[in-house]
Amino acid sequence: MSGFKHLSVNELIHMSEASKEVQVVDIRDAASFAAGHIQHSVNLTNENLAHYIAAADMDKPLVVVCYHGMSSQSAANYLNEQGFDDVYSLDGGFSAWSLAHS
Ligand SMILES: O=S(=O)([O-])[S-]
Repeated sequence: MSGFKHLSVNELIHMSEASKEVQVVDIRDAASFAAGHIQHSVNLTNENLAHYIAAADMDKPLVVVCYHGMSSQSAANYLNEQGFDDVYSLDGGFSAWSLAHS
């Protein structure tokens, strides 16, 4: 069984409005993240991954964002295996989020 759920951009917007508890991690490269990212998201890298996991609240929803929604799925699965109970992969990734906000 897959350890994550799919989330649309609209669902993320509603989820964020409904609760301040949503955590968003962005697994794109640092330059892309610096050029633009979802408000309050954290750029998750190999360097800060262990620290992020150790410090995170694993009971809160966690949304994983990549470029187009492909690699976020394996990252979401991995983060679920690490103990996050409520993990989502953002369908369409940051490009879909940008389109919705352009
Ligand atoms: O980031 S991506 O795997 O969707 S191209």
